[in-house]
Amino acid sequence: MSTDPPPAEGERVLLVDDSQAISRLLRARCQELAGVESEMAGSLAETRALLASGARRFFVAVVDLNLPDSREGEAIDLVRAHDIPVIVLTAHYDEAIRARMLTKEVVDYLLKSSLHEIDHVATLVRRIHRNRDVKVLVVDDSGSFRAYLVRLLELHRLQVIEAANGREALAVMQSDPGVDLVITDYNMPEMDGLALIGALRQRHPRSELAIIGLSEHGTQALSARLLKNGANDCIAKPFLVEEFYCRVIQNIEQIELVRTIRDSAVRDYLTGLYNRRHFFETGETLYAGAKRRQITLAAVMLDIDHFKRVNDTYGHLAGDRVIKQVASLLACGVRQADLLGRYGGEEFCILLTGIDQSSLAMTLERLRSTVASTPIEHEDQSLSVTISLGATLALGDSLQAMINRADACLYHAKQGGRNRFVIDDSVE
Ligand SMILES: Nc1nc2c(ncn2[C@@H]2O[C@H](COP(=O)(O)OP(=O)(O)OP(=O)(O)O)[C@@H](O)[C@H]2O)c(=O)[nH]1
Repeated sequence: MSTDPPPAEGERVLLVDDSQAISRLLRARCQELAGVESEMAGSLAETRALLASGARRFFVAVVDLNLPDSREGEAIDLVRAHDIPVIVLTAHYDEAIRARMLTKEVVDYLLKSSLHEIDHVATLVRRIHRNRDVKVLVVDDSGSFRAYLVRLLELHRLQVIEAANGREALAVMQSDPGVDLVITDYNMPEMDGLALIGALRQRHPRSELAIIGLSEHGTQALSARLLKNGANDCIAKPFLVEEFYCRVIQNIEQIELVRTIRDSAVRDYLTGLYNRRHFFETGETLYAGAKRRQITLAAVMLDIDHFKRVNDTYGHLAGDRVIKQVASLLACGVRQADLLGRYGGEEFCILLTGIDQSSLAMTLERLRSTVASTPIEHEDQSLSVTISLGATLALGDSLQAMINRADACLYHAKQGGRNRFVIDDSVE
């Protein structure tokens, strides 16, 4: 949940505003902050034509409340009728506008008074974009209230799962480890909210799973108990929709922030692959398991050929682009259970588990040919690079010794002419 997922094919932001200046600014900020493309419409008529054409799919729309041909928010209704979440921009705010916006079930309504607000809108667009990877479990024995919460959350494009009481919720959490946020009522049969939160906290710390407890107005003592029992936050019912969304977003972002910090300690900033330290930490566990259970483990070292020339010819930015692209080709080319890391510079290391000599050779050949045959686009140029690989299946005395052996094979592959692999049996 910590990094922006790539947009699904064709998924864009729909910007509806008669001010081209505002739409352009928003388009630029949505691209910068959320990495998403936008499509602009200057009127209700243009919006209708764009939606009718079906040429684009939109995951969110930012709609100006007042357009020359849409004085009563008709553009909002049109976009909502296409089941697209809407963020409304308004030039001014009053209670009547707020009430109207709530009935239209919009994501939020924001004043377009300053540049700061434009950034606020783009941040909200990024939130909605990321929400499709965020899973929320709603726990309440009242079917109608649960349905209401689910509707609110789905309006923000969150994935929602339901449970009718604490016991059901625990079963869901066991079968689905991907839940990021639990919203639970207190008063429920079988297992109440307090007991549920206590049970969840035995397995999921506050920094990894956010829990919002629901209490009733006038029951401050209960709110305190929910928090003391492990809830990250509490909302008293009945609540304002705006408060609900603010708290949900804040809690999700808190969890994401912790994940980002954790990730940055174990991942390489350029490629997103594991860094060398984490590779060795996790690698030692794989190595010990292989030694103990006598299962095979292959260590692979690989290096981009003549990489210095790429930097010298096309510049360091192009070099970085090449490293990133090779990293993502490698990530796609190994299995989930394998361990891939950036060793340093243009060198990568892989530990492959449960593999024999012939499948190791096939894997190395596949990685080599994939990199060699995939062009890398950089500023109107198409570059191509090759890699050399060295590998060993000999467990030896330590992981470091295995890596050294693989590195010696890599050296032989380079000596042999590059764009090839060497497995240590062939050099001994
Ligand atoms: N752009 C970029 N360059 C890097 C990075 N890390 C290391 N390099 C460069 O990678 C180059 C590695 O060059 P060498 O070790 O001489 O190897 P090579 O040119 O790939 O030649 P062979 O390995 O013998 O095929 C050096 O020029 C480093 O400055 C990085 O993160 N980004």
